[in-house]
Amino acid sequence: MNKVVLVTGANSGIGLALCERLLAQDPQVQLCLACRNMQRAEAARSALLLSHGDARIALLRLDVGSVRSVLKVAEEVKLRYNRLDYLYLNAGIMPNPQVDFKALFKGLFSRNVIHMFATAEGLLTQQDRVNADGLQEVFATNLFGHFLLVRELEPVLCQPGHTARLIWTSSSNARRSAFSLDDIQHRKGAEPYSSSKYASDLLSLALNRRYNSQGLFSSVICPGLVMTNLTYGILPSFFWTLIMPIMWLIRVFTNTFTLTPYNGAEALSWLFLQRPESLDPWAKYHSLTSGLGNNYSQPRKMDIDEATSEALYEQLLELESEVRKKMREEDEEVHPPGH
Ligand SMILES: NC(=O)C1=CN([C@@H]2O[C@H](COP(=O)(O)OP(=O)(O)OC[C@H]3O[C@@H](n4cnc5c(N)ncnc54)[C@H](OP(=O)(O)O)[C@@H]3O)[C@@H](O)[C@H]2O)C=CC1
Ligand SMILES: CC(C)=CCC[C@@H](C)[C@H]1CC[C@H]2C3=C(CC[C@]12C)[C@@]1(C)CCC(=O)[C@@H](C)[C@@H]1CC3
Repeated sequence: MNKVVLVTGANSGIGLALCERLLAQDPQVQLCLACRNMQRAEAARSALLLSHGDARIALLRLDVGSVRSVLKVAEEVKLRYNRLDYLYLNAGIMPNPQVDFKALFKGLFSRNVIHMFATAEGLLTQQDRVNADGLQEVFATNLFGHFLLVRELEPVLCQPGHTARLIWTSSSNARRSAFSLDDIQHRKGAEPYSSSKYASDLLSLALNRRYNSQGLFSSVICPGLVMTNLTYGILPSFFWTLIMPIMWLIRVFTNTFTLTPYNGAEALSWLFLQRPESLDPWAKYHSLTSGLGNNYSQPRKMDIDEATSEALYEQLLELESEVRKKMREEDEEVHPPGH
């Protein structure tokens, strides 16, 4: 049976590299690229068809940061497919990043230098904003939209006698200290990216608890440091050109500098081949690249706990019913009942 795979944020970077790798592993796979920018999505499909002429690749317009778009796309998926085997929750943003250069230079001469380069801990802040749904944009895009998508796609993911997979692109920048149950959207802090990625680690655990008995399994990966639109957006392009040789040099000393999207997609494509029952719900699967350029995946225990994960899940369910109510009210304003 051909596997049906939906990838969010598939038009560039790690998502696009994943699609290439999936087609190379299994040319029969049915890919569905769920993207916000359709021009880039078309370009991605053409690029994939160049190397895999017979591939089955569908496109869907999805702005995962918009509640309406998620609900609409989920309806479309349920119409098109009666079963979904893999849902890669990969789309992500880090808006207006600022590098703390003082911390960077201090870190360069400390014993923590490798850890700093692997996680960017203490190096990056971002400026978030409230989106049209009244949600924090980073939270809405990196976490909540994906949560809603999973909830909406439950009928095609959870089917008797069938296993399905959720695979989250998290990050080693996910940090407990950036996340708070009192502020899951990170309205007050300056590290929304780190908070949203930590929340995805917690959410994956909670999803496993709720859905494993229905044949749905969730895993989390970290792609390492990959040069993509997201990373290039952190500093001006001339800076990257200048430090690229240093980046390749650092790679000799740390296996987390995967650098290319192909390498970064290692854990995502490795998970595609694993039996879900063999995976550890407490582990984050890291894409790693050795100094000689060999790729491998490695599980590392996440700094998460069940109580926080369950409490987050409950809050997400509450928020879900609030946004659904708001959507219904908005719809009724446009089309009042009885008219
Ligand atoms: N690069 C790195 O070093 C690391 C990346 N990651 C994670 O990897 C994932 C992929 O990022 P990466 O490939 O690096 O960066 P890219 O910017 O290349 O890819 C991000 C993808 O997400 C899409 N996207 C962003 N916002 C939305 C939205 N609202 N709706 C739908 N799609 C959206 C983008 O589409 P569009 O073209 O419309 O912008 C793009 O396809 C992210 O979750 C990121 O956090 C994690 C750790 C390290
Ligand atoms: C090499 C020199 C001298 C400077 C580059 C410094 C930073 C710009 C760079 C160091 C660690 C990087 C990093 C990320 C972005 C760029 C850095 C801050 C990420 C935050 C990108 C997104 C992620 O999710 C993380 C896993 C990355 C961690 C490391």
